Amino acid sequence: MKQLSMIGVPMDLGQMRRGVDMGPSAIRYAGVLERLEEIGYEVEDLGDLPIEKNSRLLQKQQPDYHHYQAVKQVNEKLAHQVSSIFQNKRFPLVLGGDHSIAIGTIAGAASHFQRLGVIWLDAHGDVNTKETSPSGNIHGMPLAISLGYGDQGLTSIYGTSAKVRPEDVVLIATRELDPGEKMFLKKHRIKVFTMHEIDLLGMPEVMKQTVDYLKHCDGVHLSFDLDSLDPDEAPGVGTPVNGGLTYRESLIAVELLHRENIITSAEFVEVNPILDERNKTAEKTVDLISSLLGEKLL
Ligand SMILES: NC(=[NH2+])NCCC[C@H](N)C(=O)O
Ligand SMILES: [Mn+2]
Ligand SMILES: [Mn+2]
Repeated sequence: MKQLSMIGVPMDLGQMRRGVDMGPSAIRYAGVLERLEEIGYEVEDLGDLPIEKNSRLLQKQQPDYHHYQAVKQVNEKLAHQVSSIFQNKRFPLVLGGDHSIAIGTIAGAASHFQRLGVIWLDAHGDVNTKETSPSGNIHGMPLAISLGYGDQGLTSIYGTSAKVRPEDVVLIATRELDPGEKMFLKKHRIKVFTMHEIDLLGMPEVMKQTVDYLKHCDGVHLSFDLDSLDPDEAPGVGTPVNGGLTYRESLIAVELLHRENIITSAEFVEVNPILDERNKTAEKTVDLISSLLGEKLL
């Protein structure tokens, strides 16, 4: 039987809009456990990581890195958890929370592979550093941090060196980048399939090229930001950007990843139930998780 461990990270401190801390609850409520068991997984739900919810602490901010200490501590814990899930030979599924949790997930996963590839499905690049970030929100920085760029306290979580190499990263569904992020992606020659390429090539071709591009990696982490979908389809996200993926494009993307059997860990982030309509974003998240892990109609 296929074995999977699921962990929730109910944290919204990587950005300034409250609400994504309720993401793990909304995804559980939408039936993720039952759906995975139906596909034949033995699912261990590790519950949620403890997160500081003290409102005084929430008011204290560091202008460059909002809620720096809290974000750092949560990611340190998460990296350990993800690593021990791998040690137990189980598939780690992480439910966010804001996208800053990718720092911990990727750090934990990277320690189990020679070359960890990362597929970053997101409207955004999340490759800001303190110098380029317009907001000081750490959820706009996790990919840069995993590549070894940014605050040393964050880049050195669970291992001092860079966790992934620029040539092992693929961004998909990108459509909003800050000026410094454009420079970063060009400088490091990172593979990006913007919405333009998706319109031009179609999602199946984009996924085919992605899988081919990462074929030298011995593990691949999928970091799925729900704002990659169009806000009409997934309104419950903190930073919506028009012109995104249709539900069907997002489904074929994960279905093809399942067929290629390359994903070794996954996280689904940025679901904000406060902004959602009747939990439809969390319900689509569960559809995406199930399809990634092998759910079939027939
Ligand atoms: N994970 C996300 N939704 N990131 C949005 C980042 C937005 C913007 N680029 C920033 O740095 O603040
Ligand atoms: Mn993101
Ligand atoms: Mn995003």
